[in-house]
Amino acid sequence: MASVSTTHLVKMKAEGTKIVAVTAYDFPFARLADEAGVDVILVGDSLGMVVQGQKNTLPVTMEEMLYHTKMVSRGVTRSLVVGDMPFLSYQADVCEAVRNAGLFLKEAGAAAVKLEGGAGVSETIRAMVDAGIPVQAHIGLTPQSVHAMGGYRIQRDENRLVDDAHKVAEAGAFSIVLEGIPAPIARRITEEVGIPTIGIGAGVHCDGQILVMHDLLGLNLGYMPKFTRMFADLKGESLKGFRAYGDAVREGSFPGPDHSYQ
Ligand SMILES: Nc1nc(=O)c2c([nH]1)NC[C@@H]1CN(c3ccc(C(=O)N[C@@H](CCC(=O)O)C(=O)O)cc3)CN21
Ligand SMILES: CC(C)C(=O)C(=O)O
Ligand SMILES: [Mg+2]
Repeated sequence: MASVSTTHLVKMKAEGTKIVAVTAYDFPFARLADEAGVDVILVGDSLGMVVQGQKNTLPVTMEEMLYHTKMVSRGVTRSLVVGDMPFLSYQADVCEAVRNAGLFLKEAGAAAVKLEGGAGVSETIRAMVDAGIPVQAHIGLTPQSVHAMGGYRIQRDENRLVDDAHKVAEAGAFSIVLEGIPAPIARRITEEVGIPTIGIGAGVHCDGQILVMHDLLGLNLGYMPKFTRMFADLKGESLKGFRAYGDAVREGSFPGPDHSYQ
């Protein structure tokens, strides 16, 4: 299978082929997602919550994002790798934003970056695109604005959401993540904009879907948003494995002769 490009995703929208996206944060899981035929692997700043155990995504740094993106890139042969720009790496000024975005491509092997925001970041998106950096936008429930939103709230201002979608598309984004918005609004945006929409908590009419890996594999030990679904139980499997290993050590059945040197 040929590797996935940003233009390939636009073609998938035109053909009505659903785009499958997932987050991953390290080499083994990136390799498995790639092997399973996932189209887009996002190295999400959600790693702050599901990998680092922090209470939100705000503390995640550029250095950490580049480290995880490098690990993911090494595991991928086909999927499009997108680096998620962390809080404060693109908000303060456009020049710094372009420089930080470029590092994902220059140092970490990503093919594109994602950033949160609509009309307010359209100038930043334009500058990145002008620099040759493909940008995925992210509107609706934007977790880096958790304090401004007063929590992780579903976003329902249709006029604002539709305007944000058009503004980021006009600025040159190759795709938009729609997070935590009513399905009818996501459907309208998907029909109105020329670029593919990737939904999470945005209904079935988006051009594709994304989920946080730890949620879909059953590795999320904290709060599960209503919009996620567990497709496997790696928490249960992991507990089984750790307990079986512990039992074997305690009863002396591991290591056996096959795992020992005479
Ligand atoms: N494990 C995980 N999964 C995610 O999808 C995810 C993260 N972490 N971390 C970053 C953000 C935060 N996300 C969240 C977290 C909580 C809700 C939540 O509590 N939503 C309420 C909706 C409340 C309303 O109706 O406004 C819900 O009931 O689902 C939503 C998205 C999505 N992202
Ligand atoms: C859930 C996706 C869209 C994300 O931004 C992340 O994982 O950080
Ligand atoms: Mg994110």
